[in-house]
Amino acid sequence: MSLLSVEGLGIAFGGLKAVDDVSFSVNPGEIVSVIGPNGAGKTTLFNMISGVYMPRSGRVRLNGEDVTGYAPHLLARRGMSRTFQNLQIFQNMTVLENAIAGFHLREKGSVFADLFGLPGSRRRSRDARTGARELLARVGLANAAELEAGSLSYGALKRLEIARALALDTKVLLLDEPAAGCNAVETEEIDHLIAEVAASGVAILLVEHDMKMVMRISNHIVVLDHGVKIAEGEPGAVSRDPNVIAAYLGTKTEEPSHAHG
Ligand SMILES: Nc1ncnc2c1ncn2[C@@H]1O[C@H](COP(=O)(O)OP(=O)(O)OP(=O)(O)O)[C@@H](O)[C@H]1O
Repeated sequence: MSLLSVEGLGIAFGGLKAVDDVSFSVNPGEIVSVIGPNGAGKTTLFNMISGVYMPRSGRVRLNGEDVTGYAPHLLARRGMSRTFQNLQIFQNMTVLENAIAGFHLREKGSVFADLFGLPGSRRRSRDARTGARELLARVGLANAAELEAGSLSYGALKRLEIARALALDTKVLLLDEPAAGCNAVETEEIDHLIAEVAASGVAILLVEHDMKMVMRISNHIVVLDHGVKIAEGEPGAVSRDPNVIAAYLGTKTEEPSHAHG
């Protein structure tokens, strides 16, 4: 069964159908990318899946369970988490503290227990610290644990954000432009990280403008234009699809095979 399944999802703003009857699914270990020209509805689709917007029609299923419109923290408890286009890192905290924050997001523990250092909370803190160190190693930041996050390169901050999203025992990871603002070397590091996370069995849904990256790492691509799914399939077939080429050429801003060199 698919881990994430989107069925006939739609929403309108005023009279504008921003996303209209879009369906697709993501399996464990699979990297699915959503692409499309500016204004195609990618962010809106992401926001409906991750509980930011309530869809007007359709369903979102997580491991078979209907989670349509569930708030982000309820989705996180069920194994779905996301990163944002703009970094959500605490710049003045250390790298380790940022990673630990990811663990606390999923806890049900009492704030009072934490304040008074009760045994349960001390154990949780210890577990979070150990888990956070493991995640930092996984994203290549083990040696940066004690540094202030603000001193990291942009690419390293992006990896830290992925580490924090993984702290939530994530089975489905939504990545909103993980390579935005990164140089070629940083993009390649993020490529490897995403591939490694997928190889561990996580289902990954990606929105990304860097077409070279999308073509390199995706197993499956969903193409939106004016809110409608106009094509889907493996990268080679999608990049040759006349409807996809026409959609990109129509906007004269991006092209599947050359965009954002
Ligand atoms: N909150 C909102 N209120 C009204 N209209 C909106 C809202 N959010 C998005 N839209 C409109 O919905 C359409 C889809 O926008 P969306 O941001 O999802 O596209 P996108 O594919 O993510 O674009 P980009 O590549 O530029 O980020 C656009 O026409 C946009 O103007």
